[in-house]
Amino acid sequence: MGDVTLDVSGLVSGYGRMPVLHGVDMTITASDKPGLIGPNGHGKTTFFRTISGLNRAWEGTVRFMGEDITNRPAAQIMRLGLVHAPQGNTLFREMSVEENLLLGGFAPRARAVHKTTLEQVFELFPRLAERRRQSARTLSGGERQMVAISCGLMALPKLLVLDEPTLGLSPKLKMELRDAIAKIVESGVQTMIVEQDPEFLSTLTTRLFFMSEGRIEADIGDGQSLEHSRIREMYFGVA
Ligand SMILES: Nc1ncnc2c1ncn2[C@@H]1O[C@H](COP(=O)(O)OP(=O)(O)OP(=O)(O)O)[C@@H](O)[C@H]1O
Repeated sequence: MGDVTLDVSGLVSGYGRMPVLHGVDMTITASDKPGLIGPNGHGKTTFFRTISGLNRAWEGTVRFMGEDITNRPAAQIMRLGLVHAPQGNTLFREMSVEENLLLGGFAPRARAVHKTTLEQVFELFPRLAERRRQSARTLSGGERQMVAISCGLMALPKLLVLDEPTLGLSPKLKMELRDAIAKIVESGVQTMIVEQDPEFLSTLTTRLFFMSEGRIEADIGDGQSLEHSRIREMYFGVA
């Protein structure tokens, strides 16, 4: 087991008085390529919002790179390198692609090298280079998603969280994004991908966490598969 990137223990959180996470435990080491799957509405987004400081943890601890970050301010957690990429529909619509990207790399550590990072992002997504002066409002859904992922990269993540990056995209665009995400993973940026489609995740991850009803129900390591009957039953409705 290598260095621990993320260590979450007994995490409880929710909205109002209603708990959504019922004690999430998750440990990720530097050599893992992690993914998270699970049915709609079972707490995946709430989990990432809570570890990123956007929702309050009611109980439990979150350690990132050895540091206790439980309930720290979101901006501080992002500066430490735990970066939750935004969704494509939350970009600044009237700003250009480049302006949105520069906002992603606003923190001092990232700002110091933002020109280089910007060029790397444009290499990864040549389409964005062509549209760098175009306003986000005029982009297609897939292009917006590319900008959103790139905003995360601009922050120089040590762990990049991509929450359903291909939601609503056509199969062709989904493949295109998968190839780009594969390049990000290969470049050594540890990336946690949340997706509904286990097949999409299979080529990008070596470790899959299965979330159900606010808990991690299964942790499937390299070489194991989704043949686990309980998961098949929960996810696909067949045993
Ligand atoms: N802002 C909110 N206020 C109240 N309840 C919320 C809020 N956001 C999410 N919830 C509820 O919390 C539960 C978990 O939602 P969450 O978005 O974390 O699930 P998810 O697994 O990410 O789902 P999906 O795959 O559909 O995005 C759901 O029942 C949802 O209705």
